[in-house]
Amino acid sequence: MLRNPALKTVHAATQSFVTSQVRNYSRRALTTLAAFPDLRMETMVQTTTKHGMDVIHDPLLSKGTAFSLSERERLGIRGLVPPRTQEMDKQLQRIIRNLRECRTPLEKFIFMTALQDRNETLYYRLLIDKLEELSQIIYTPTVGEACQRFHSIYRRSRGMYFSTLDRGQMAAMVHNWPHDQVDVIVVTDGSRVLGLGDLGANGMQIPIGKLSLYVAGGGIRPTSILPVVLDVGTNNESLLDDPLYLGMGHRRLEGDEYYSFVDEWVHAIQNRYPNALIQFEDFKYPHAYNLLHKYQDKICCFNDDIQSTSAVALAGVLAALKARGKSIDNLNEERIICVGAGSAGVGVCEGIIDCMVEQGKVKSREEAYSKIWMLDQHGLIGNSQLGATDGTAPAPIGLGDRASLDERQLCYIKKDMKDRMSLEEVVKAIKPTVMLGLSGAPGVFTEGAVRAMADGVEKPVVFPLSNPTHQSECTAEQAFEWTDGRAIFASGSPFKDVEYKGKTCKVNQINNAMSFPGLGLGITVSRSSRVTGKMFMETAITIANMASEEQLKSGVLFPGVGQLREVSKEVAAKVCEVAYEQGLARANLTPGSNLKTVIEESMWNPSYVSLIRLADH
Ligand SMILES: O=C([O-])CC(=O)C(=O)O
Ligand SMILES: [Mg+2]
Repeated sequence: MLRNPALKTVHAATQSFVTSQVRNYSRRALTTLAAFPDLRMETMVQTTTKHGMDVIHDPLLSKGTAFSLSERERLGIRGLVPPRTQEMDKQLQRIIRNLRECRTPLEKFIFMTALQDRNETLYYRLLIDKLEELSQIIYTPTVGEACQRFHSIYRRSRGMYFSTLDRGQMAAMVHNWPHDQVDVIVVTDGSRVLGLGDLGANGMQIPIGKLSLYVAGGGIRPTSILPVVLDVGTNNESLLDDPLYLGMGHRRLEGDEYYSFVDEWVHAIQNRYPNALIQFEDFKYPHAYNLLHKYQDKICCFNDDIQSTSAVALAGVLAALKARGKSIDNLNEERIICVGAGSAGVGVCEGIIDCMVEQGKVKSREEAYSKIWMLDQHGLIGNSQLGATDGTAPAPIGLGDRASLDERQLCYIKKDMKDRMSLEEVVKAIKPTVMLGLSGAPGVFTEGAVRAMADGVEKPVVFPLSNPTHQSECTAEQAFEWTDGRAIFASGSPFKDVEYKGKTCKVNQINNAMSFPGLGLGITVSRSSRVTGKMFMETAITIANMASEEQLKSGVLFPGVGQLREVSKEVAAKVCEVAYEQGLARANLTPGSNLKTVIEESMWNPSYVSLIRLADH
């Protein structure tokens, strides 16, 4: 009788969980196990038809120096690795020592990528163990620099590229991906990478980084993720002029050509992976919205910058209300300024509006809009008939042409205020309680504006959310200095806590990373057919309620990235519940007491499993 925990879990859990667990532990593998008496029966096993160098060079199979002697025998690699078998803890010691010798964050990025390319198990073990530190390397902010330099630091391929050369071929091309099971796809067209603008095919590092967090923070299996770039060209002149650039050397497709390109890709992907969750990432405005609206009711997809950013920003605002000793149900009492009218800015504000409407303390959606003052790169979206203020409008921030505001942005128009008022003028006029930055315009939260805000409110909520660090609307030091240490502060990219007049002022990070791994986990476990607005709203409330009273008092709004796996479990459980409530779940799970256990058990955890070679056939 086999005493394999994989089998035990299989009997204990649900169908979807079973499917994911059994994937690598086929009946055949378990039967085969009997033929290898040296294997401890408690050990998980993985089968492969590969042997020799092919095993050593496959990052999903390789254990580096950790292959046991009998494994070396079985897999035909005896003599191909140094003689001493070293367990993972020794490997980690060596890796960490080498990592510490890297001088810059970009060197660390290259080092981590090389590790991922050699040995994914070790890569994810290290990432999980040092999530707070290393998420800043493989993700925001260093990933931004890695995108800018992608064509110069390129080493080895990862993910899939679909370019204008591939039109008409995508349905066949998707079969080049080596894995039959894909749970999560992150796709970008590189048109607005973080706050860095159009980086074309260089944007590939973003899907790779996001998916590393899906695995490390959300427990998705590394074999079940697919990073994708849709290379529809770039309008970035310096990339177009650079002979080392790796993407298509033409300008971006626009209009119908663009949308039919994306459509071909969506159909191709759906054909091979009908159940995969698709995350649209870093698409510029308004494409981001148009694609979301086109596909959100047809397939299982969402836009990270619009919806996940919105969920975490809403969580931050709600937690800030608690930190001020108020109830989270009184969002309507806030006066909110949002600088940035692109996909993230509009997305965040829509999430806040939805929440106000849901709380039922505003009479109408219009009333909710009246609580938010939105500025684009020219200043307040106000009434041009009252005249435009020339004043100190923020620097151009690439949010599109002011003249072409669409109805989504025009909902925020303030008919009783002059058009294009500067941030400081708006602050003085309306005395905001919350200031959100989603502009990609560094320094746009000026000293005058933040000081004026601090004059009118005891605990000003200052959230410069643009990424990476140098695109932030203000720094943490500035926010605390200009508010005399009273700000409730969160930024999109990490900043260190600030010592101000003998007090430690807490910095929070509001990054969509707190939301998407848990969402993906919840969608995968419930096998939900769609992603819904309610899932994001519940995610926001879940995250907003995670900090203790003590933490809130000290200015901590919710757990940091270091606790991402814990956050993801909570978010996933909520997303599962909503999927069942809304009749979208297809997994045979009963929501209730064991939901969290099922979620926890379904999370992949990097550890070496015994490899067994199956004969080719
Ligand atoms: O990637 C990040 O850090 C957050 C995000 O989606 C963005 O800024 O576009
Ligand atoms: Mg993004």
